[in-house]
Amino acid sequence: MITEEQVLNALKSVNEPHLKKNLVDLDAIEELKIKENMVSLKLTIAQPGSGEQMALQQQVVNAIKGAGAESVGLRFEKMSDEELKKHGGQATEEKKSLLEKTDQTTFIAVTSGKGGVGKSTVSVNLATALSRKGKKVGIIDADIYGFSVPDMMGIQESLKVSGQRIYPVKRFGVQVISMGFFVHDNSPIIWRGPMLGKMLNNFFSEVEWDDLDYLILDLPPGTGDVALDVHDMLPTSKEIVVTTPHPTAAFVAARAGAMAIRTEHEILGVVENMAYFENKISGEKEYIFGKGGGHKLAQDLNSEVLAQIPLGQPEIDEDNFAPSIYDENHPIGRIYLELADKVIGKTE
Ligand SMILES: Nc1ncnc2c1ncn2[C@@H]1O[C@H](COP(=O)(O)OP(=O)(O)OP(=O)(O)O)[C@@H](O)[C@H]1O
Repeated sequence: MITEEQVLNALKSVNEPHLKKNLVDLDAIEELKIKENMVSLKLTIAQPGSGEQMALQQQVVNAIKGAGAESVGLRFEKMSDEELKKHGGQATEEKKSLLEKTDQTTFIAVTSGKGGVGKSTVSVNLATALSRKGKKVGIIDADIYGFSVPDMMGIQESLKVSGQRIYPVKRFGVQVISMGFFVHDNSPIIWRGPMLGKMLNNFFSEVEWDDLDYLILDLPPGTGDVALDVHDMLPTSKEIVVTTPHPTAAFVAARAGAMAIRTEHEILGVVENMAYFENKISGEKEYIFGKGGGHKLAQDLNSEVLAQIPLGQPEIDEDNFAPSIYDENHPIGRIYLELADKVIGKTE
């Protein structure tokens, strides 16, 4: 049967990955039990739960089995800050979740009553416009049923993962996290309620955001699970409701807005998208999708229309391809800059 001495000898050959000293010299063995050639161990290490732990786990098991044990059970605990310092490590500061930094970051949820009204287009262009105004901006594409932000912004790469941390992709100065980064080959996903909230929560706590003045949330349309989760999670979030100018669309959007009011979220205002088409020759506005929806919605929500965005496509820039981002000199790009100004004015 394997002896305690043999186990300790084996552990002398394994270095704690963070502190680069062997486990015995570190006093990392909190508990050691041997029963019928089965070893169970409790170790204190610098960063339990990290990729480092996974690597260490394997080394410890190999070393002890190499010394003759049949099986090895392991538990890990975090080393105290005093112990860490004693061995030349640095006390690890608990990273604050973004949710605890509401004093620094304004959360803006972009919602709509139904799909296809341009909610994602408004989200990405507002984020880009705020960044063009010198603000530090992030966007979370939480529209799990139709994540489109990476494509819209012309993002080719995926995010970087290091250990447990996730780093957003930067595009037009905007830090981007999308559900799309976590789904491969575009396979449809069925997300269940709690799973959605968990995923979103991870975006707030596990993602290594740079400082943020604004975090834009592109929510799924309607008043579903995710919208509800966000309302609960972000009590201080502000909202922009997107609608088309058709009065019926505005009526549906009012429901999304009504939830904001019920949960005491401040509504910054309404964006009326596809508001009109400007005839290039006559310069006249043609109200293809109806008229008045934005104002009706704003009235219902006791709010205001922040912008009316006409129909129009961005110009395609082959060198900097982003199919849905309007250039800052494009007439619609300028409207988004005005929208950004209004948002800044209302939130600072
Ligand atoms: N002002 C506009 N002029 C022309 N096309 C627009 C405008 N706004 C949005 N679109 C187009 O309308 C389509 C729907 O837009 P978008 O995906 O932003 O809507 P959405 O409300 O986010 O939809 P979903 O919730 O279904 O993802 C896209 O093809 C987009 O390029």
